[in-house]
Amino acid sequence: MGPAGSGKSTFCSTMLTHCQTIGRKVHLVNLDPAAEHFEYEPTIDIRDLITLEDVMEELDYGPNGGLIYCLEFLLNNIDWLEEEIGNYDDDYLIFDCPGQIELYTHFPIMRRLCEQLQRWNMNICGVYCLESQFIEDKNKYFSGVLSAMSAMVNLEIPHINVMTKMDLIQGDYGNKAEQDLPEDDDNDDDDDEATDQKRQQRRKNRRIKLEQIMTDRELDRYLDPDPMLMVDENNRLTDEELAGRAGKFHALNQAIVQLIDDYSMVSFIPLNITDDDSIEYVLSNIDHSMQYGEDLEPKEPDDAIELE
Ligand SMILES: Nc1nc2c(ncn2[C@@H]2O[C@H](COP(=O)(O)OP(=O)(O)OP(=O)(O)O)[C@@H](O)[C@H]2O)c(=O)[nH]1
Ligand SMILES: [Mg+2]
Repeated sequence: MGPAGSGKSTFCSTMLTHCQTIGRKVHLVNLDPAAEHFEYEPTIDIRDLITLEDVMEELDYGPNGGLIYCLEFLLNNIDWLEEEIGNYDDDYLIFDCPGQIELYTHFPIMRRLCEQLQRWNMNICGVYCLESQFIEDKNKYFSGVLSAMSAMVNLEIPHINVMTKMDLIQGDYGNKAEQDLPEDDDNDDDDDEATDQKRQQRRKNRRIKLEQIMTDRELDRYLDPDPMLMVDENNRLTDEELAGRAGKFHALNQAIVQLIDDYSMVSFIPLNITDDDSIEYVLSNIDHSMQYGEDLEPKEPDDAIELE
C-alpha cells in the first residue's frame, strides 16, 4: 500500500525477484483494476474479474468511484479470489494494492479483504510504502506518516512501514541522484537560458538539502518520526506569522505530531532496492511480523541435485 507513485509496484517486483532468488515459492497478486503494465505478469489479477475501464465506460463512473465499485465487486465475488488463491495457498503471495486512501479509511474495503484472507488461514502483513522524497518537506512528510497510521489503525493487521527510493538519497550522490529527482512543479513556461539555470540551481539545492539530511544523521529523525522536526519548522516563522493563521496551523500540526509520537506507532524501515542487504532486511521484518516460516514443512532435498 502507499500513495500514488510511492514505489509499490517496484517494491513488489523487487521482493518477487529476491524471493525467487532465495528459493521461495512466490506469486504476484494485482488488486489494482486500473493497473496498466507490470514488470512481471501477476499470477492472480483483479483485471481478469473486472477492469476500471469497463466500469467507467459501462456504468459511467469516474475513476475514483469506479475503483471503489471494482473492489466492492471483488468482495461480492470473493469466491473468485478464493478459487484463484486455492492453487497457491502454501505459497508466498505479494499483493500490489491501489493507493487511494479512501479504500482504507472511508470504506472498510481493504479491511474486509484482510479479514477474508485471515479466514482462509493466511498470515498477512501490511506494508505501507512512503517515498524518501517526502522528507524534503516536513508538512508533506507528516501527512504521509498520518496516512500510514490510518491504514495501520483501520486494517488492524501486522504492519510495517517502508521508506522507499532510498537509493535516491543514499550512497552515491553523484549525478544519478540529481537526475532522478522529480521535476519541480514550477510555472516557468518559457525555456530561456536564465530560467533553465534557475531550474538547475533549484535542483542542485534540493540535492544538497537531501545530502544534508543524510550526512547530519538527520535521517533517523524521519525513520522514527521526531515531533521536534515540526518545532524546527515553527522556528522559521516570523512572530507575525505565528500570531496569525499560520501559527494556528502550526499549533494544530504540533498537536497531531505529538499524538504520533505519544503512541510510537509509526516508524519506517529504509529500502534501497540497489542493495541486497537492504532488501533482505525489509523481507526479514515482514517475515517476522507475520511469523513466516514457523509452520513450514522442512524442505525436501531436490532430487535433481541429489543425483549429481
Ligand atoms: N530510483 C528509484 N526509483 C524508484 C524506486 N521505486 C520506484 N521508483 C520509480 O518511481 C516511479 C513510480 O514507481 P511505481 O513502483 O510504479 O509506484 P507505484 O506506487 O506502484 O505507483 P502507482 O501504482 O501508480 O500508484 C517509477 O518511475 C519508478 O521507476 C526506487 O526504489 N528507486
Ligand atoms: Mg503501481
